[in-house]
Amino acid sequence: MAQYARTKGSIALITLTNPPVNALSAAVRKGITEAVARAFKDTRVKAVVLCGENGKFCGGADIREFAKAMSGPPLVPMIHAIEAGEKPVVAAIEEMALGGGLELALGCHYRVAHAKARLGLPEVTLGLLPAAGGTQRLPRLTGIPAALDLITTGRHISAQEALKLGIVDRVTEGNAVEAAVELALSVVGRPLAPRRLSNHATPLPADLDGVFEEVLVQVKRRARGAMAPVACAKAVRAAAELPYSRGLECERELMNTLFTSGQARALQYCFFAQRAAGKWSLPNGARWDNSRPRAVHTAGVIGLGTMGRGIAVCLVKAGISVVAVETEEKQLDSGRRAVRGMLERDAKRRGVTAPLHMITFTLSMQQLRDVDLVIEAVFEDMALKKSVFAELSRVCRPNALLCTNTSGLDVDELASVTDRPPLVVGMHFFAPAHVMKLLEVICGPRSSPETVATAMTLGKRLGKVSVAVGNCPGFVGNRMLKLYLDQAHFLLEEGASPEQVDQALEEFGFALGIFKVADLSGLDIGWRVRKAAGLIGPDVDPKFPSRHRQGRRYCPLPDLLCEQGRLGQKSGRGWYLYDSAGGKEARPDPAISSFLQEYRLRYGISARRITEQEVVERCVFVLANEGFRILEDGMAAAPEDIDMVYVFGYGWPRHRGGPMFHAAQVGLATVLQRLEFYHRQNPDIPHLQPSTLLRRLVGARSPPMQQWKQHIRSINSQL
Ligand SMILES: CC/C=C\CC(=O)SCCNC(=O)CCNC(=O)[C@H](O)C(C)(C)COP(=O)(O)OP(=O)(O)OC[C@H]1O[C@@H](n2cnc3c(N)ncnc32)[C@H](O)[C@@H]1OP(=O)(O)O
Repeated sequence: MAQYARTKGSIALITLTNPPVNALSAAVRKGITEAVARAFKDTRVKAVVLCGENGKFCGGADIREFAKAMSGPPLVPMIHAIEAGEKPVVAAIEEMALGGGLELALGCHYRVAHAKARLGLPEVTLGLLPAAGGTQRLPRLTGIPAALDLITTGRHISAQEALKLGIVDRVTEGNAVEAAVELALSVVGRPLAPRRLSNHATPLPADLDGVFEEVLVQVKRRARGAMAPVACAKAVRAAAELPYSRGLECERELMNTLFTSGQARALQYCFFAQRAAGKWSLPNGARWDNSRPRAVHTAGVIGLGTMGRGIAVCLVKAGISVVAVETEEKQLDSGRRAVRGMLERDAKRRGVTAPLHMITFTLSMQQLRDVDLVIEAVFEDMALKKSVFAELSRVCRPNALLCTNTSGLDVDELASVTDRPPLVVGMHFFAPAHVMKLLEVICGPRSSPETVATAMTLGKRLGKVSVAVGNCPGFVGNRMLKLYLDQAHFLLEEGASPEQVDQALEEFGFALGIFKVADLSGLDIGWRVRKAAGLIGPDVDPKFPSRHRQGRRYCPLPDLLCEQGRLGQKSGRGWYLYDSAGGKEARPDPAISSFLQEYRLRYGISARRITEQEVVERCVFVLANEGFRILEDGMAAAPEDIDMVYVFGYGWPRHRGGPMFHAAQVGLATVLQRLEFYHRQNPDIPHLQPSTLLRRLVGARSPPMQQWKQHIRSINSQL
């Protein structure tokens, strides 16, 4: 809807009304169309101001309507009518002008923004392009390079940046609607033709081809296989080469292809899944909207290794005072230097002063006595963590929350050594913790609603996507990762090379192949975990380690690599070769190729040709299969939560939605059939055996994801 009012005698004020973000639903488009026609007809009206209710201009097209048949007036002619009108129209941009909202503003003759407003064309993040003239008007206003940047990345910009780029005419610290009304009064009678962006010629850079080539390289690197950024670049190219009306046709054709694509569906699914993940609930009835989080002003971080450093930086950047604790002077010193360096670099990038005063470094746990919450990030060892938690019980005030950054240990076992099990919760960050967006919040069976609410809210404050998960070994992400890695290792035994597996996964869209990721994380991490799990021990023959352990197939290849000192990037050699220890550029290593050949020879394995399809299916379907088991076990509340863990924590390609969404898109019956096929070939890999839930869903004719929960017969759900 849109409200119509007349102000200052001659200004029509049209207010978009569709909470929470005044999205351009069919009703809003109808309201604007009618209100603008009324204003143009009313002889008392000399100019028009467009604004949004509740201090928000417009969040763009109504994404919920994309899945339905189109109804109501389309955006393009509506915006054209505004631009072609004979009365000046001014957009008053408060809080946001995004997507169709910014396109609407670009169709207005003038734009005023509040200093805190954010502007952008984020359609690309939904698998689309700005198809209400945005790809044609913006380049005419800002020139090609800036338009390409905004449209292909979808990034939001500040009002100040918008002013510099010429996207807005004025920025005000005061009331933007009042400023827009003043501007409207002042421009009455001025010629409108120069203000119509569709009339402008597009300013062209000297090296047009070079600019586009560079952008295409960038977009392909950022999101391999994603269609929308490439289509965005093509549409902007049309603005450079074609008259406006033909450019608009090109924009429409490109949009038609994107609109019905699986990638657009996946990206829009991610948009809603990300928001749904924040709406957690527990079996005891506690929910995101009935549980109050505690205020967190001060926090302790124990352990200044890679994880602790990143966590401390996140907390300080969110305005939380931190007490960072280490056990020895040397570690404390190097931790202090690293944390300060990260804060200083970040502050320099943002042109502000580094908030170094907000963090203190100490060797004494006693300094934690007054903090609101502690995040333990010590070595992944249960006995060590238990001793830390027992000590925290003694030192911290009785109502302080105790959180662990364990990546897979039993949170309840840790809670049991404290005097406050309801105040204990897992907060599993991902490395590097100040960069990665995912936070798994592990709800122990005794974690109180207030504790879960505090951890979830704190995650959001740190800029993370917080996903509530149950307390089982590896939680959601690492429980699935283990099986994915196992498949990759088995493929090496059977004849693949690390680079072949990685290439297939990267072609699928993963940011990095699994072996590159393993090298980056350090191969010794998994080695230690396997030792702790009793998979490696004195009974294993060092010369001829068994390929069968704990009742199932086991691949000793990564252990053998670790024994050779090949620990990944940090040692300059892992599955790949690096220039030096800590080097980043992964090169295939002929030594690995010979090592694999010798290994196969020793075990009598005849290498076979492995297709890209097999690599992707085995790695990706095993992830989904374990996801179904996680749902059955009640360790994740919904398939959307599992998908968000993979998208934000494990480099899963967002344009494929997540492993569960992907399985649904491929077809559950196909996934079942392919898993059965691979399991027949590998009966000693139990995780290739299709899960009960997958079978049940296929038996129920593959219902939509929203109905999967109805087919789960979990008696012990933790979520
Ligand atoms: C011809 C095609 C022309 C145009 C195409 C487009 O315009 S596509 C849409 C482009 N716009 C966007 O991509 C903006 C999407 N929204 C956001 O980025 C954020 O929601 C926003 C606006 C920055 C606000 O962020 P905030 O953190 O304050 O709130 P939150 O994200 O939790 O959203 C609140 C609720 O609003 C719903 N919502 C947001 N935007 C839209 C939208 N465009 N359409 C429909 N619904 C939207 C969001 O889902 C939340 O709903 P809830 O039920 O509360 O979870």
